[in-house]
Amino acid sequence: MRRIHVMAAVIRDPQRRILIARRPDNAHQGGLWEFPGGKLEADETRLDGLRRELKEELGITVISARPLIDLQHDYTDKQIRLDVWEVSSFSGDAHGAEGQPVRWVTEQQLNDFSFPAANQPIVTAAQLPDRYLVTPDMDEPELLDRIGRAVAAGMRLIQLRQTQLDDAHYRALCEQVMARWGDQAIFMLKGDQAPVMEGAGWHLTAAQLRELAQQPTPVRPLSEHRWLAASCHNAEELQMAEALGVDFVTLSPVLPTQTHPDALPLGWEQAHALLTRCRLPAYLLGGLTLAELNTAHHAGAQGIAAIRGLWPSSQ
Ligand SMILES: Nc1nc2c([nH]c(=O)n2[C@@H]2O[C@H](COP(=O)(O)OP(=O)(O)OP(=O)(O)O)[C@@H](O)[C@H]2O)c(=O)[nH]1
Ligand SMILES: [Mg+2]
Repeated sequence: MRRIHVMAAVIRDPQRRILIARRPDNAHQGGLWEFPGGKLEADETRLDGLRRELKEELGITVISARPLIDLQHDYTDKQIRLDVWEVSSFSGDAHGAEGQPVRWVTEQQLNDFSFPAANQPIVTAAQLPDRYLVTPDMDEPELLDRIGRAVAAGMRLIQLRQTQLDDAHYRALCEQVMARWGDQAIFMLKGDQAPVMEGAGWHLTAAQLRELAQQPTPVRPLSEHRWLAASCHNAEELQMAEALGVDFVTLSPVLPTQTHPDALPLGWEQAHALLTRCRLPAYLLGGLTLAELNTAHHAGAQGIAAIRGLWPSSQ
């Protein structure tokens, strides 16, 4: 089967809207919407290929770009590697330079368009931030104060971890947090009660993931309208998360971490190798701080997740 390497872009304007284009009716996956881009040529770097395609298709010059998500997809007639970069700055007036219709849409509106089958993880990646904050165990007043400050500082994805609370207290905390900040950030809850707490996402432990994925007929345990994530540590768990229809994963531990001092770290090389074979947006976790965000993007990750390394620096 033919294998092709495609460079594509999630291009944002200053309001964070995203540019999508409609593929010509007679093209492969014709009539569907796409993220602009095309085939990488021999002897071209990834960034050069992206720049050339966006110049040809939209008439723009890329000023800054970084890897967003890199995935493989097998269509019946060809195997493609979709190597998608986020373009946060460009010059020129973006238009359909090959006559194709183009639209600027919000992250939310991406759900209303039909894309090729390979694109679902790209849509998810475009809708998620590159930082995933995990709360440490601490007293409630201090925790609430910290969450308020993190949300005010722009944190948009937060996992309420709180291993020290019993079910009733955890539930009360989640309800309070959702009532105060549920419209400003995505909150990912843990535990068996998470599915019944409307409006929030559910972050599965690796043990929960295994149990659900090993059912005779695995089904996604949450509606499509709520975020579902899973903690993964190896290729098998990443594979299970994909099969179960999880939206995104954490992969850990990348570096030695205080939370799990006995776990053997994956290291950057192995984390990169695992992500190469994973289609889902993945946050690298374990001993990481914002200083490693760029390295994480180039290792194929959505970004980083952290308990200690992501709180606003004033704290
Ligand atoms: N650009 C782009 N291609 C996608 C997306 N999703 C997806 O499955 N593809 C597939 O990846 C391949 C991209 O090739 P393309 O047709 O854009 O290539 P190109 O711009 O170099 O065009 P050309 O071959 O007509 O010169 C197609 O098979 C297309 O169906 C997407 O979001 N953007
Ligand atoms: Mg193209």
